[in-house]
Amino acid sequence: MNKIRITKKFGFETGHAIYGYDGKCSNLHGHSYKLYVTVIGTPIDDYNHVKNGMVIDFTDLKNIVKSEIEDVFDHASVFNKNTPHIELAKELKDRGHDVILVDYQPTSEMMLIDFAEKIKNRLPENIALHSLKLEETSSSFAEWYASDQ
Ligand SMILES: Nc1nc2c(c(=O)[nH]1)N=C([C@H](O)[C@H](O)COP(=O)(O)OP(=O)(O)OP(=O)(O)O)CN2
Repeated sequence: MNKIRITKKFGFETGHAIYGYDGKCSNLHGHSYKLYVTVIGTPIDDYNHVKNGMVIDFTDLKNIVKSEIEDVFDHASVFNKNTPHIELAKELKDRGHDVILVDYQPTSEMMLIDFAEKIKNRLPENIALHSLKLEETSSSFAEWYASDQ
């Protein structure tokens, strides 16, 4: 069994504010997030299969991550609904802005935990989520590894 890792890179522009944080990131601001999604599996070995030689079609992986994360988070702002930021979020939403309410602090770490669950739920049975990397700025990133959990 030859296990192979497949990675696809995604990007989305998202606003967030870290409520209660003791620095500039408590302000509403945005990032050009880069998300690297790595799955692992065995390439299909069947000449009659249209996906022969693939662990997962890059296009299928793209469609999963786009619909679960990229399309949802792109040009939206994320707020922790358990903080007074819920008022700000409500105001923005009422004025037609795209707002995502989450029940965690929207740090890179917590967003990755959320993304890992969303992606795992959509992967075919024979393919596992291996790791995620989320770049918040050109010098800051967080990683999630299945082997660490
Ligand atoms: N562990 C974490 N620390 C911080 C997070 C985070 O998600 N996890 N987030 C922030 C802010 O959102 C901030 O935008 C990013 O911080 P930082 O890398 O310090 O950003 P800078 O642009 O100031 O970094 P440079 O060193 O100038 O590139 C804060 N901390």
